Amino acid sequence: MSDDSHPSCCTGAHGVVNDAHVHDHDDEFASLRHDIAQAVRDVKAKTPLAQSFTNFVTINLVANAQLAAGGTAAMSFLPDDVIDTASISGADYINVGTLLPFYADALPQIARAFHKSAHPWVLDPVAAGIGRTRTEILRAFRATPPTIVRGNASEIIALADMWGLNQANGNNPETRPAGVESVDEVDAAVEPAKRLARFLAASAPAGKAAVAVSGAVDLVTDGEHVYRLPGGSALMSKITGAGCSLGGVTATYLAVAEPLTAALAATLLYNRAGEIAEAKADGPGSFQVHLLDALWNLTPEQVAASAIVAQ
Ligand SMILES: Nc1ncnc2c1ncn2[C@@H]1O[C@H](COP(=O)(O)OP(=O)(O)OP(=O)(O)O)[C@@H](O)[C@H]1O
Ligand SMILES: Cc1ncsc1CCO
Ligand SMILES: [Mg+2]
Repeated sequence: MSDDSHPSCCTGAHGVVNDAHVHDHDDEFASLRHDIAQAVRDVKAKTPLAQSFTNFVTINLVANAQLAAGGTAAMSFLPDDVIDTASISGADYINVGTLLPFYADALPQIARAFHKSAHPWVLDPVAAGIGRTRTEILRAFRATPPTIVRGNASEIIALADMWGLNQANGNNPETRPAGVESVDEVDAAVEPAKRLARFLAASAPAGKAAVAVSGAVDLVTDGEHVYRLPGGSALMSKITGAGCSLGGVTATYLAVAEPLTAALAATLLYNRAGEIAEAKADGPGSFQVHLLDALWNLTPEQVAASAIVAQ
C-alpha cells in the first residue's frame, strides 16, 4: 500500500490534494497518473466529440460539462442520426433516465450499430430495475454491451443482477428499485462492479472495459483492479445531473483514452471540481455554476494528482 491508502495524509482544506506530495511518494500509480494527465490534456487539445442520447432532465448540464472539460457535445434521439454521427464521434453516451415508448426499439438498434462498428460507448443505467420498458432496454444491451458502465451503487447492482452476473457466482443480492438516487453504498457494489467490468471486457473488441460507481467515495474497476477515489462534495447530490454529466464527460475522455483511464480521469476531475465548487458556493444554484468553472479550470496535472486508493 502506498501513502495514498491514507487519503487524509495528502488532503488539505476541502479535501484538495497536495499535488507535489502525491507525485513524490506515489510510484504505485505513476503510470496510471501519466495516462490520466494525457487524457485530460488530449481532450483540451483535440476537443473530441462525444455524442449523447440522454435524459431530458439534465441534457443541458451534460452538454455544458462536456464543453467545460474541453470536449464537444451533440445530443440526438433518432437512431439514424445517432448512428451516422457515430462515424465522427470518438465515443457515445447513452443514459436511460427518461424514456419514451419508441426508445424500446431505438436504443437496442443504436447499441447494435455501435457493436457492429466497435464504437466505444458509455452507459448510465439510470433507475435500473424500475419499469418494464427500461428493464427490456437494459436487458437488450447485454448482447451488445457498452465499453463503460457508470452509475450509482444501486444501478450497478441492479444491472449486474439483470444480466445474470450475480447468480453466476452464487450471490444473488436482493435488488430493490432505487429511483434515480442510490439506496445502496458503494461498498455493496464492489463485486457486482467487478463482474460487470469483466463481462464488458470479454465482449469489447480490445478486451478492455471499465465500471465506475459514484458515491461519497467513488469506485472504478476494470474487472481486475479496484480503485477508490475519495473527495467531491455532498452538494453534488443536491443538483440534478452530477452523475449524468459525469457519464457524459466519461464518454468525452473515452473518445481519446482507454476505458480505465477515461473512467478514472472523469471521476477524478469531478471529485476535484466538486471540492472547488463547494468552497465557493452559497447553495446548489451557485454550486452548479462553480462546478462548470472548475471543470474548465482544472489542469491535467491537478486531475492526475488526485487521491487514488487501491483496494
Ligand atoms: N456524499 C458525497 N460526497 C462527495 N461526493 C459525492 C457525494 N455524493 C455524490 N458525490 C459525487 O457526485 C457525483 C455524482 O454521483 P451520484 O452518485 O450522486 O450520481 P447519480 O446518483 O447518478 O446522480 P444523478 O442521477 O443525479 O445524475 C460523483 O462525482 C460523486 O463522486
Ligand atoms: C431526476 C431525474 N429523473 C429522471 S432522470 C433524472 C436525472 C438524474 O438522474
Ligand atoms: Mg444517475
